[in-house]
Amino acid sequence: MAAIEIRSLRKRFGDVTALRGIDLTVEEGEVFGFLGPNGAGKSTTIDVVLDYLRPTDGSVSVFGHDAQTETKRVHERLGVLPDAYGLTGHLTARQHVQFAIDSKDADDHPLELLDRVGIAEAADRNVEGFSKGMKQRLLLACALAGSPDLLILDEPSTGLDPNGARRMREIVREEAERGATVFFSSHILGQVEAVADRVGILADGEIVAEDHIADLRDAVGDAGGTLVLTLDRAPTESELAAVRGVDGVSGVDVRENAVTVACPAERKAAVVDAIRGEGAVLLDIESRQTSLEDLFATYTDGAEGEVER
Ligand SMILES: Nc1ncnc2c1ncn2[C@@H]1O[C@H](COP(=O)(O)OP(=O)(O)OP(=O)(O)O)[C@@H](O)[C@H]1O
Repeated sequence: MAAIEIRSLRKRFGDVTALRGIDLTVEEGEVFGFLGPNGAGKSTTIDVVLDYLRPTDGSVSVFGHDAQTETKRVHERLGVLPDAYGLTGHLTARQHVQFAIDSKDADDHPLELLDRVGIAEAADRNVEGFSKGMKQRLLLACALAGSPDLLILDEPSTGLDPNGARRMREIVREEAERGATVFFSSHILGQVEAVADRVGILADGEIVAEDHIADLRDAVGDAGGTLVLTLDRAPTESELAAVRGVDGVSGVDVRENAVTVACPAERKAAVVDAIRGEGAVLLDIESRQTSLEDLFATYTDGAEGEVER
């Protein structure tokens, strides 16, 4: 059974159409990265899944339960890190986590959850003095209470320092390993690439891509990326001719001692052999893949800002 099934989901806010009939399936047990530029409709989608917002049209189910009519059953299985803080300044971190534990009828220890997110030493401080990153860590600890079957994390890396962001990724993987499904939105592409099994890309209220990252790479016609070879001197014509002659090479660019070659991944070794065969001495070999950032730009076509109409 799918963890989340979204069908023909539309959402209008007055004359603004935030979602234009999206379909999306998140399978049980996967880590799904939900990507899109500002204003694409990520938070709106999440808010409909959580029944914080009602759709204009379409349906959402979570583990087979309708998100609008079986909200309680859905929420019993969820851990949520919202995009806006729902913290109360005069309560301590421990009290917040205890509240989350109680609301799930769970028996976790607050300190253990706070330790997991790296703020155990601040357990008894009021959250009004917390930094942005500490609040984000606390919200994650609350989301983890009761070992939910589905974690929904809206922009989880907001405000986190590099260590916090790494911890967040580790926790996502740990949760997936115990069998949880993780659905998280982000525009920090490196975060998504490092941790997601599949991604969905939303632009202007429409899903423009939904796939494994490797398959998205293939789909934009770049199965291999590029190879940058650094020689001990500028390449000779015969060396360049040998590289151009390798099957699959689609482009060769020379900048002083560096030769950049566009070719499929499985032809990279042949390119290295070819240039060495002509007597070149290689000081460095760098293999680059299309990054998720490149893919994102391809699919969203630089889309930015508010949805019109
Ligand atoms: N309550 C609302 N009233 C009117 N328009 C809204 C409302 N909530 C969202 N929108 C509009 O819907 C569109 C999608 O917004 P949403 O917050 O879902 O995008 P997002 O992908 O989460 O963006 P971001 O990455 O900036 O958080 C935007 O055009 C936004 O202005």
